[in-house]
Formats: sequence, C-alpha cells, structure tokens
Amino acid sequence: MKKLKIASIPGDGIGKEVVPAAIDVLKAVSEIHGGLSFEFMDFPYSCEYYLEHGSMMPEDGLKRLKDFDSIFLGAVGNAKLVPDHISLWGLLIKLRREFEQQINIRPAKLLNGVRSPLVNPKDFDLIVVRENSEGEYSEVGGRIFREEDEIAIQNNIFSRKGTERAMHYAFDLAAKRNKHVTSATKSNGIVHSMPFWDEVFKDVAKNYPEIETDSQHIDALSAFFVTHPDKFDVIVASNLFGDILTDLGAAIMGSIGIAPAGNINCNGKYPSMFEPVHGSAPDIYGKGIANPIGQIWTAKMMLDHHGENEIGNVLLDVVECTTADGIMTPDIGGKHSTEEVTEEIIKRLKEKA
Ligand SMILES: NC(=O)C1=CN([C@@H]2O[C@H](COP(=O)(O)OP(=O)(O)OC[C@H]3O[C@@H](n4cnc5c(N)ncnc54)[C@H](O)[C@@H]3O)[C@@H](O)[C@H]2O)C=CC1
Ligand SMILES: CC(=O)C(=O)O
Ligand SMILES: [K+]
Ligand SMILES: [Mn+2]
Repeated sequence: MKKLKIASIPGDGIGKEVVPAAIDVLKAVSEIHGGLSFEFMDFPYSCEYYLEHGSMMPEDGLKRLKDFDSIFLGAVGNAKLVPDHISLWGLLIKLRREFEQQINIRPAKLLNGVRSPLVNPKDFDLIVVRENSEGEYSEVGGRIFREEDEIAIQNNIFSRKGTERAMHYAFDLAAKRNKHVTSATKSNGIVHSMPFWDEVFKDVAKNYPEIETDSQHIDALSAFFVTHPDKFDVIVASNLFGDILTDLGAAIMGSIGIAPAGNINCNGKYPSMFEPVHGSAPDIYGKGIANPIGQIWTAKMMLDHHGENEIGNVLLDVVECTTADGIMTPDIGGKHSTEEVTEEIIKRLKEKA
C-alpha cells in the first residue's frame, strides 16, 4: 500500500470550506484505488492564527511541514484581520520560497457543461508555467520621505538560473504536449529585465529544435487569451505576468473557482504545494456556495505529481460528468451548494469502483 503524508492548510475564508471537501474526495479516491492511502495532518496557519500568535505560522513551522510528501493548501488572506502583504508573505509566499517551489503550473481548459463567457471559446487547453520564486514578487526596495515627497521603490529580480529553470520546465512540458511554447514578455516597455528574459528564451529554445516558439507582449497576450485561447499550448511567464494571466485563464474557463495550480519543488529537497488559483473569497465565505472544483482539480494535480495519473484522470472525468449534468455551484450557473457538488462527485467516484 502506497501512503502519502499530506499536510493540509485550509488557511482563510473559503479555503476552510473547499479543502475539507477536496479531502473527502481524496478519501473516496483512496477507497476506490485500493493501493493508495493518505495520512492527512491539519495545520491551522491562517490570519486567525496570526491574531492569536503574532505570526502566520510558528517559528518551527517549516520544520513541521518539510517531511510531508505534499502540502495541500486552500487560500490565504483576510484583510479585515491582517494586511494582505503580511499574511501572504508570512505563509503562502514564504512556503513557496523556503521550500524552493520555483515553478507554478496552472492549466486552463474547458470542462464539459461549464459555459465559458467567451462567445466562441473553441476547445482551448493551455498551461501557464509561472516563475514562482523571484521576478516582480520581491522584497527588494523600500519607502523613503513623507507625504508629498514620499517615494516607493520596488525592484524586480530576474536571475539567469531562475529564468532558465522556468523556461526549461515549459519546454519539457511542451515536448509532452503540443510542442509549442509562448513567452510572455514586455520588452517594449520594461528595458532591463524583459530584454534579458527574451534573450534567455532564445538561448533556451535552441536546446529544443522540435518545439515551436513565439513571444508576445503581455498586453497583446492577454487580449489573445480572450480572442484565440485555442492557439496556445504552453505559456512561460514571470511571477506577476503568470499570476494575472492565470486569473484570466480561469475566467475564460467559466470561473476562478475551478482553476487548479501546483507549486512545484523541482530539486526533491522539499514538498511541493498544491493550491487552487483563487483566493479566500471573503465575499462568499460562509454561504456554502464556494465552488470546490478548483480545490478538487488541484487534488488531481497532486495525484499526478505522485505518479497517480490514472486515478487522477478518473477524478477529472467524474468532475466533468457532474458539471455536464448541471450539478454546479452558482459561480458557473448552477444552484447547488459546495456540499452537494462534493457529495455528487464522491457518489459518482464510488460508482466507478
Ligand atoms: N493563493 C492565495 O492564497 C491567494 C490569496 N488571495 C487573497 O484572497 C483574498 C481575496 O482576494 P480576491 O482578490 O478577492 O480574490 P479571490 O480569488 O478570493 O476572489 C475573486 C472573486 O472570485 C470569486 N471566487 C473565488 N474563488 C471562488 C470559488 N471557489 N467559488 C466561487 N467563487 C469564487 C470570489 O467570490 C470573488 O468574487 C485577499 O486576501 C487576497 O490577498 C488572492 C489570490 C490568491
Ligand atoms: C497571490 C496570488 O494571487 C497568487 O499567487 O496567485
Ligand atoms: K489559493
Ligand atoms: Mn493570483
């Protein structure tokens, strides 16, 4: 029996609704699989934890998490309790960095039964490889002077190693898919980091003669996500560009509530972390209507990561049968609750056994 030790961090807001839902689904996955079991341990790290303890996680938090096979996270952020930059940098971004999860992979494709807001979305199936450890998300900079003289400086960090790593990841992924990589750039407006990004892209591409490439400025690329999403296979993007593009990717799928993501540690030293693209959605928290599919699809990515693609594909098929039959939360046009959708997915999974 293969056993995966999973650290679960529901975090804030709807994270506390969708993580338990997805864990119930994973327990059903284990039942029908027969040779796979999970040991979940819950960690309460969140903005409420911060109010009580003065930090988003304990001093030895990283040590407590580091020996798990994966981390399964919901969302972080409750701006009523803790400013967002403090909560995110104290937990989500801290884990991404300390555990060297340098790549964030975020697929976007149409699910059966889920209506895209695009009039003619065609059959898009793309994946964004987002650099996850540097770029525009940087602590370098500062603020000086006061009032009308105040100045804020935010430096972006682009290392050759980090940039190459993300690009190699994207090319390797494209080799297993439709053999096309698009680079998200902005070298017409950003004069140091983005021309550098373009140069590294050209250099890395030379190692993959069988992969087609193109390079698009992020503004035009955003527009193409709306007009021709079916033209893309793999897109490689910096931390911020990838962040923005993947909410857009989620939107054209039909809702940010269904988009999954994986923060991948590539060197095997630390666990990878799986969390949906969406945040804590304070506007719907407590209403029981959060879409659990983003978190459940994220669980599928965690299964894939541990070599369980076969059961992962079964799980996504079951999710699609459920949406195809109209059993959905209100964000994608349904009338059902988080719990009803989750129960239906579990019921259908068990019917597969
Ligand atoms: N990775 C993370 O943990 C992230 C955390 N955040 C944090 O979350 C908080 C809220 O941020 P927002 O910018 O409002 O983004 P958000 O993703 O939480 O919500 C944006 C909109 O999408 C809806 N939505 C999100 N997830 C949904 C789901 N599963 N089902 C149905 N509807 C859903 C929300 O109701 C809201 O209208 C902030 O504190 C922010 O910093 C935001 C993005 C990512
Ligand atoms: C913070 C955020 O929005 C993200 O990492 O996706
Ligand atoms: K999240
Ligand atoms: Mn985001």
